[in-house]
Amino acid sequence: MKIKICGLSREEDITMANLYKPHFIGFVFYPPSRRYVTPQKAAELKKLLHSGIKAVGVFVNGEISLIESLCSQGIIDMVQLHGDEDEEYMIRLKEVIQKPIIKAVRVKNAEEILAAEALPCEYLLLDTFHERNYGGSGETFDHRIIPPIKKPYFLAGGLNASNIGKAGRTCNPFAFDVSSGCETQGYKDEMKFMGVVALAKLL
Ligand SMILES: O=C(O)c1ccccc1NCC(=O)[C@H](O)[C@H](O)COP(=O)(O)O
Repeated sequence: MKIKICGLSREEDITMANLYKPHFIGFVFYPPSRRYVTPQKAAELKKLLHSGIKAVGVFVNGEISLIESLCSQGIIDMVQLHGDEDEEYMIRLKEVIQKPIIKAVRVKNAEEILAAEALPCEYLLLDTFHERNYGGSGETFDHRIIPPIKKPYFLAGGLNASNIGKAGRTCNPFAFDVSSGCETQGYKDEMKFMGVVALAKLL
């Protein structure tokens, strides 16, 4: 199974990624997040990242011009829309970038997932719905409500080395997405990072 580790913000985090090689890493370009990285910091980190690992830029209702600029400079390889972006926004974005788009759905019910499948994006990302924040909450949702869908999806929300096995068996995602589950006191933790990446690759 593929795995994305989200919320990398320090040189040490990139060293872990280069050692344990998740398939994707995420840079969060959402200033209120404690995992926020500036475009300049992301550019520095991307230069250190192994070329085989895809960097995903995570945005919440972000300026299309910023996303376009990060894509054209090669700072990000994929775009994750984690806010309230609608079809019209995504069509405008697709007119200016050629990179794959992941649309996050903060899951409330099966109908919303089915509706999101029709959006102009290559992947969905199913995450826990939370009233007070957009993502990275460390909380899980009930994977049994995910309906059969054709579009490949990342499964997110409170995943860690002790629950990805069961999660993978329940809903068979394209990839896992983990952030809080490989952190200790708010920072990426090498042992947890290594454990969750190694386990995902075995599944
Ligand atoms: O990580 C954040 O701080 C964040 C903030 C705002 C929007 C999205 C954010 N993260 C997106 C991700 O892809 C996370 O990995 C995903 O929400 C799962 O996080 P966690 O439950 O902590 O594993």
